[in-house]
Amino acid sequence: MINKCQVGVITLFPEMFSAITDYGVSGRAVRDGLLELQFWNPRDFTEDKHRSVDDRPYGGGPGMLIPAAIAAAKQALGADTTVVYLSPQGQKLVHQGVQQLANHERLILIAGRYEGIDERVIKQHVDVEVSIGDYVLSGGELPAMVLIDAMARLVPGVLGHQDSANEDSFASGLLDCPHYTRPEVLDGEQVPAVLLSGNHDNIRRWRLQQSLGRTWLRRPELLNDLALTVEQEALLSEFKSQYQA
Ligand SMILES: CN1CCN(C(=O)c2nonc2N)CC1
Repeated sequence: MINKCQVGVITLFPEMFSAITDYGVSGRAVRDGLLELQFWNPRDFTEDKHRSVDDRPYGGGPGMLIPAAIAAAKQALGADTTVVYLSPQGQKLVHQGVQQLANHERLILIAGRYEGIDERVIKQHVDVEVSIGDYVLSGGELPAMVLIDAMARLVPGVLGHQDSANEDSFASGLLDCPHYTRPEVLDGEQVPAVLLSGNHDNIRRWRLQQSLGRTWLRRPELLNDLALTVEQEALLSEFKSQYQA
């Protein structure tokens, strides 16, 4: 388990990352020194007076700016730093993949724009290609922020106790249980009585059964990869017997 998340990002738009450095859990992780971001802008490696980055990528054009930025990032983070390229062609990002990447003390993320980066750069410099989903975005910055946010939450001390408890359902491969806040009755619907009982083991079992039931109903394929405990099997079986579509 790492004790901090150190990430170098290669991006034309470092300002976008204020969305995770200036707000919420990830912003607090930055302030607490548990998440450290550094940025390298390919535009800083251009040699023409127009600092062009979207010309045809041959003859030393933009296609070769990425390797220069990677080299600079590795000089700062270490030659052995893992290089991740965000792209729809990558392996689909799920919780286990976040955990694996979070176990690297240091990462360099390439947030591409336009048509992406030269295939030879991928072959020679990229260790792993990662996709956040089967759709095409305008750039790699949002996928990079998704990955950074998910990794940061796994660093000890980033989440408060309650949030980390909530993470358990995802860590076990299940969907999260329903959550309720005040008021006790909303539009005529009551908060489930067990949540008001103060019986912590009953509340734990109810939340686990709801996670199991929701996973069965909404994402049954996730259950195929899980070895359920005796308790989980019993709770899911009971949920199924009581379920009315
Ligand atoms: C060049 N650029 C194209 C758009 N892009 C993505 O759509 C994407 N990245 O990671 N998962 C995704 N989906 C990032 C890279």
